[in-house]
Amino acid sequence: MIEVRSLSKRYGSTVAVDGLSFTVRPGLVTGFLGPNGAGKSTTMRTMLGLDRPTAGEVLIGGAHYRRLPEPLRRVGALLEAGAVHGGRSAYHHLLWLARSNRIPARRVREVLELVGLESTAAKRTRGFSLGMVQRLGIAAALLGDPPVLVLDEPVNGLDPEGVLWIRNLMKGLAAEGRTVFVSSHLMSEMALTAEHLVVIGAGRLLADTTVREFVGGSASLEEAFMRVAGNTAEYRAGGRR
Ligand SMILES: Nc1ncnc2c1ncn2[C@@H]1O[C@H](COP(=O)(O)OP(=O)(O)OP(=O)(O)O)[C@@H](O)[C@H]1O
Repeated sequence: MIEVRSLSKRYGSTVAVDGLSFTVRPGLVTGFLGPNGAGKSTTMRTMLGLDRPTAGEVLIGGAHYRRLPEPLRRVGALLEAGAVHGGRSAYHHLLWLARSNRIPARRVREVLELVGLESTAAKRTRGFSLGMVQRLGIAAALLGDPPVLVLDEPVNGLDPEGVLWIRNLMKGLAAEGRTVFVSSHLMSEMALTAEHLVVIGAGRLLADTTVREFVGGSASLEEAFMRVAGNTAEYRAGGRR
């Protein structure tokens, strides 16, 4: 479970996140939806202790990320594709992460197989395609077999096969009872992947509901989003920022 409580984050005069509160529950994929610049990445970075909130807090399984012992066993994250030491092999990158969290080396082989990188495990990651880098990022997120997953735009740059793979993987992880929180600015993608939606615009909560309810009488998720965003003065103000 992830609890976001009255979270705000400012960068100078920019209000990236503005009094956001919501809870992400286990057992289903929760989509985090909003246009570019809505504050999704900032919220996710704050969840993982990479950004300090201006106000409010985020709790993961009841604790602040920074206080979690062996955090890879508590929460797996995919934030920035490409944040890998290019000179290392996929295997050594994961082994290095595993050692830092007392995760046994055999788990490295398991996650490499899980993401379909077993045959390229010995190659340096410098030559990896974006799809392979994303798969490696997912492998790192799954390394500690964590009950909570935070994935920022995991389908970005993937080919259709990769998109389908991630979609099914996320659904499978949620079906195992994990908390899966995944951001996207692609509404069509969220409609296919998520059961629940947290929708933000200009750092503020626009909706926290099931996909079914959110779409409601609208023809599509896009239309539903425009309906909610268009009715929200804060969103319009944010759009001009
Ligand atoms: N380190 C930073 N310094 C200054 N401003 C920032 C910083 N990080 C984010 N912002 C600003 O905060 C706002 C929210 O950005 P954020 O990246 O969280 O949005 P997002 O919803 O993830 O967008 P995208 O889909 O483009 O990644 C934007 O106006 C952005 O320019």
